[in-house]
Amino acid sequence: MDKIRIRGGRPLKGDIAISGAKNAALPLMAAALLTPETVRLSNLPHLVDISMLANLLTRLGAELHLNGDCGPDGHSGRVLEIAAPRIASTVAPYDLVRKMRASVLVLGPLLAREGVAEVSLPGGCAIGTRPIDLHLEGFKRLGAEIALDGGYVKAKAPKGLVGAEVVFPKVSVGATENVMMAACLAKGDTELVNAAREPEIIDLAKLLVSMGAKIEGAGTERIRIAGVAGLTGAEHAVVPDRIEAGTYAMAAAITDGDLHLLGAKVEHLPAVLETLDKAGVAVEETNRGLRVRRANGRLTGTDVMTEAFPGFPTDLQAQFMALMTTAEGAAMVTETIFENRFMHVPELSRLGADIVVHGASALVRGRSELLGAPVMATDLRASVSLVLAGLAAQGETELNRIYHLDRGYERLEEKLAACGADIQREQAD
Ligand SMILES: CC(=O)N[C@H]1[C@@H](OP(=O)(O)OP(=O)(O)OC[C@H]2O[C@@H](n3ccc(=O)[nH]c3=O)[C@H](O)[C@@H]2O)O[C@H](CO)[C@@H](O)[C@@H]1O
Ligand SMILES: C=C(OP(=O)(O)O)C(=O)O
Repeated sequence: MDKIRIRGGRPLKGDIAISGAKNAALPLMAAALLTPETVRLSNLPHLVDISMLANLLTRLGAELHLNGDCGPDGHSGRVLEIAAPRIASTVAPYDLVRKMRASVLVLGPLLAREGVAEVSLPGGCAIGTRPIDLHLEGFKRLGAEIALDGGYVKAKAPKGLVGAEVVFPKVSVGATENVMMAACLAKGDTELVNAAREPEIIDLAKLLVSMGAKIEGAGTERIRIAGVAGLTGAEHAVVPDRIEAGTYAMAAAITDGDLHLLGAKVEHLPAVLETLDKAGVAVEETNRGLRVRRANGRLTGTDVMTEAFPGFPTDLQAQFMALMTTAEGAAMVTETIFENRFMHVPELSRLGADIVVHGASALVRGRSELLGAPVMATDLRASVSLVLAGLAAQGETELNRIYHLDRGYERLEEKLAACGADIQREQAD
């Protein structure tokens, strides 16, 4: 298996172009199943998760054409055209769904367009059990009949979906996206209450509106959708990845460097920028993105609690914890979204971090002298938190199981090395 080797202790300086967001691109791709016409997505990141969803869409009968690759400015110029003039299969099989939870996002579009869908239950994963009950309850409110059989969700709406009020008992990004997509082709009006407000929801609503959907309120906790009879093709550029931007902001801070994050947006990172400010990290908005460096040379231990947007994202919790291991003073990091998202703690400890976990909170006693060591991680953000710690650590860090990184970070080593990191990927024989 491939490895990444990092020799830490070098401040990162320079520009990093932020790629299109994985978590926006995946639902945008699924939305292409709602129309027989072509959907053209630009600024698509080059990631394993994107290829996996592309495989699933192909299996369902879509034709995909990928054009372009990295442009001269280091920006991804990838454009994906997806055309599904007809749906060849309404079954999303276990072998494709289990590798990537976002595959469940084909359920809403298939159900809305074909009146029937079978999608394997994705199962648990390293960060938690991650049920899909909120998605299913939402479809039921729109009139779908749902059965669980042989590990599959079997959903049908032979007479079509009918608009309704859907009140989510808990905020869910995926359930909001799935039900919003389905409601676009339902008869009549739908209102989603307690909807997720993440920038990726707004991005999906923008594409759907360019396809002819009638949606108001995306980005607020109430989304109103007036169903239409059909949707058309459209073109859309994937929104920049706020989690990638937040990760590199922390890379600048942990290495005492100075990075300009091209394309990063202040409005996507409200709680993150507030927390970084308290921790002693200066973030300046420029006409090209965000410039990040320490405000006065040192970092201060700062508490954080993960929350749905606009709160501090769970997808940046591991990276912030890595940052706090090198700060002055203690930081309490509380995870409220996923029940098992501290797998990076024992690995950060192998690098010398002082962290104690009590239930959903981790107490980080900062100012640890991090020393390189072999480490590995079991999920995407945990893996990148070890890269950050490795960049700050003295000596060599060897990161194993790096396939997680390829799910969510486009050209990670290349982007970091261009800013002065000593980082290499070693291909397995
Ligand atoms: C592809 C994608 O966009 N992934 C993101 C998405 O995941 P995802 O959409 O899976 O996350 P959700 O927002 O749905 O999950 C939030 C919480 O709700 C729970 N829940 C969710 C659905 C459901 O039917 N029942 C239920 O109980 C989950 O277990 C979790 O505790 O949002 C998460 C929270 O910001 C991010 O960490 C993921 O990176
Ligand atoms: C948890 C994540 O992704 P997914 O929902 O695709 O597992 C993530 O992006 O950190």
